[in-house]
Amino acid sequence: MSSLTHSSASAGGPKNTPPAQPGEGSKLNAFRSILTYARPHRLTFLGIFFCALLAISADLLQPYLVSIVIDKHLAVGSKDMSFLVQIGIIYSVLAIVSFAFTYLQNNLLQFAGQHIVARIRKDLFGHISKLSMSFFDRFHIGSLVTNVSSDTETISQFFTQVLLSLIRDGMMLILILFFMFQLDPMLAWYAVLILPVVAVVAITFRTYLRKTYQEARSRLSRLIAFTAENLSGMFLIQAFHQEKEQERRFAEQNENYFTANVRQIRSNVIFNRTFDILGNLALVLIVWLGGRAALNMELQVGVLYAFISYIRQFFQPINQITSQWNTFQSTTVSMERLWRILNTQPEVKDPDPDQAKPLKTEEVQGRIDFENITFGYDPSRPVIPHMDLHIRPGEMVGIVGTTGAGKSTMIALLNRFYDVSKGKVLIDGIDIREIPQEQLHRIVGLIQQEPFLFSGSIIDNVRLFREDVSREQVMEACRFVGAHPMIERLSDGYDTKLSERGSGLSAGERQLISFARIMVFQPRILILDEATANLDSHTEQLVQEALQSVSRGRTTLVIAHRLSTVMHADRILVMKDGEIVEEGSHHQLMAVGGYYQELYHHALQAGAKE
Ligand SMILES: Nc1ncnc2c1ncn2[C@@H]1O[C@H](COP(=O)(O)OP(=O)(O)OP(=O)(O)O)[C@@H](O)[C@H]1O
Repeated sequence: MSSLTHSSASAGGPKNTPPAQPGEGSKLNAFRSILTYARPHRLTFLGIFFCALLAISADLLQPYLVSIVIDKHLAVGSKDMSFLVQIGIIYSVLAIVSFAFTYLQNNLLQFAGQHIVARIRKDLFGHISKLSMSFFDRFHIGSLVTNVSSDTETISQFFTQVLLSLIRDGMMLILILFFMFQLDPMLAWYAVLILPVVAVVAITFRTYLRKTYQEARSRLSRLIAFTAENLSGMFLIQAFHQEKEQERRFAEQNENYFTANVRQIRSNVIFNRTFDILGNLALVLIVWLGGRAALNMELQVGVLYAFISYIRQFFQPINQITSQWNTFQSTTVSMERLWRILNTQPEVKDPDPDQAKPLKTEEVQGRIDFENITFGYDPSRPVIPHMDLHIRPGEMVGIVGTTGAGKSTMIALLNRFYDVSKGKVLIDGIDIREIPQEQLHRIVGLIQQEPFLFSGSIIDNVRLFREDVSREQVMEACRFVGAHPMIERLSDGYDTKLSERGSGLSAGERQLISFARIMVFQPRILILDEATANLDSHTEQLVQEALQSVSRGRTTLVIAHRLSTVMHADRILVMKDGEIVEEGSHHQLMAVGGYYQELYHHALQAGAKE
C-alpha cells in the first residue's frame, strides 16, 4: 500500500488562475498567472522604476558634467575656481543620489521579490497538502521537492534579477543612447550600427551557454539524486558490501558533472572575453572617428571624453539583458511547472458547505457501511470489484488475507484518500463524501506499520504541533498506552528532539508514540494497518496491551498478517483478490475449515520452525 497521509480542506491554489490547459498557450497563461502574485506590489515596482531612473540618470550625468568642465572651462583656460567647485559639488551630489537610489531600489526589489516568492511557496505547499493521494501516486516526491525549492528559487531570480535588469539595464541603454545623440548624433549613429553585431554575437553565444548550463545542471541533479539514494540506502549498501561498486558509479557521475561544469565555465569565459573585445573594438572605432573629428575641430574634446565613457558603459546593459534572457527562459519553464500543480484540483473534494453533513466526533457511534462498493486505482482494473460490508458501532474487526488482497485499499477508502467508483462508504449512515474531510479525519484515526514521525520533540510528535493540546494531556495519553516509561528514559524525556522520521527510536518505540497520538485525538473509529508487524514479541505485547486500552469503546479495524493479532477480534474478515471470502469469529472460521484455517496452520508451522 502506498503511504497514506492526511489530506484535508477544499481546493485551493492562487485565486484568479485559469484552469490548466496544456499546450501552446500554457506558458503564457502560467506567466500571467504567476505575475498576479506581483499585483499587490504594484506601488513598490513603481517605486523601483523611479529609483532606477534617478540612479541611472545621476550616473550618466557624471561624464556629461566632466565634458562641460573640459570644454567650457579647461579648453578656454578659465580661472573661475567657483565654477569648478560648483561642478564638484554637483558631481558629488550625483554620486550620492546614485548610491542612495541604487540602495533603495535594491532593497525594494528584494522586499517585493522575496514576498512574492514566499507567497508562491506558501500557496504551493498549502495546495500540495490538499491534493488527493492519486496525485502523489502520479507525481514523484523528488520532483515535488524540486518544484517547491528550486522552481520557486528560479522565480525568485526572475523577480529580483531579471525584472531589475529589464528595468535598470533597459533604461540605461535608452538613456545612454539619449545622451550620445544629445552630444553628437553622427558618432551616436556609429555606436548604434555596432548594436546588431553585438546582438548577433550575444544571442549565438547565449544559446550555446544555455545548453552547457542546462547540461551541467541536469548532471548535477543526477549526482545529487544518486547521492541521496545512496545515503538513504546505506544500510543495504554496507550489508551487501556494495561500497566499491557504488563508489565507482559515483565517480562516473562526478566525472560527468565535472566535464559539463568545465565546459560551461570555459564557454562563459570565452563569451565574456569576446564581449570585452567587441567593446574595445567599438571604443577604438569611436576614439579613431572622434579623435579625427576633434583634431579637425569638428568635435570638442570634452564631448569625446563623455562619448568614450558612454561607449564603455554601453555594452554592460546589453550583456546583462542577454544574460538574464537565460534566467527568463528557465523561469517560464518553472512557472509552467508550478502553474500546473497549482491548477491541479484535488480529486477527492470537500462537500459544498450547504450540502455538508458535519458530524461531531463525540456524538459519532462508529457504525461503518461499505455499501456495494467498487474501486480501482485505475478505474478499468478494479482492485475491489464488489464489497458489501457492515460494521457495528464498537465492533472490533480483524482483516487478514494475502498480499495485495486489497486490505489497505479498503482502509484508504474509509479515510477518503480515494473515492469509490461505485457504491457508498457510510459512517453512522452518512456518506463520507458529505462529511468535511477535516472532521472525517478526526473521526477516523489511522495507525500504520511504519508510523511517521516529524523532526521535533516527542511532545510535538504526539500532539502533532497543536498548541491547544497541553503537556499534561500528552503525558496522560503516553501513560495510557504504556509509552511513558520509555519516554522518561530518553535524555530529555518528553522534550527529546527526534531526528528525521524519528530515526533515534526503535520501531516499537515509534509505534508507541503513534498510539499515544491516537489517544490524544480520540477518534471514534480506529484503524491499525499492520501496526504490530515490525515489533518483537515483547514490544508487540506492550503494543497489544496499548491496543486493548485504545480500542475500548471504539469501532476498531485491525489489519494483520500475524493471526495472533486478530484472533480475539469480534469478527475476522478474510480477503482474497479484493473480496471478502470468509468472515466470522476465530472459532467459526476454524470450524469452516477454509482459507482462514489454512492460514492458521501455515502460521503454526512457521511458529514451530522458529
Ligand atoms: N497507490 C496505488 N496505485 C496503484 N495500485 C495500487 C496502489 N496501492 C495499491 N495498489 C494495488 O492494489 C492492490 C491491493 O493493494 P493493497 O495495498 O490494498 O493490498 P493489501 O491487501 O493491503 O496488501 P499487503 O498485505 O501487502 O499490504 C495491489 O494489487 C496493489 O498493487
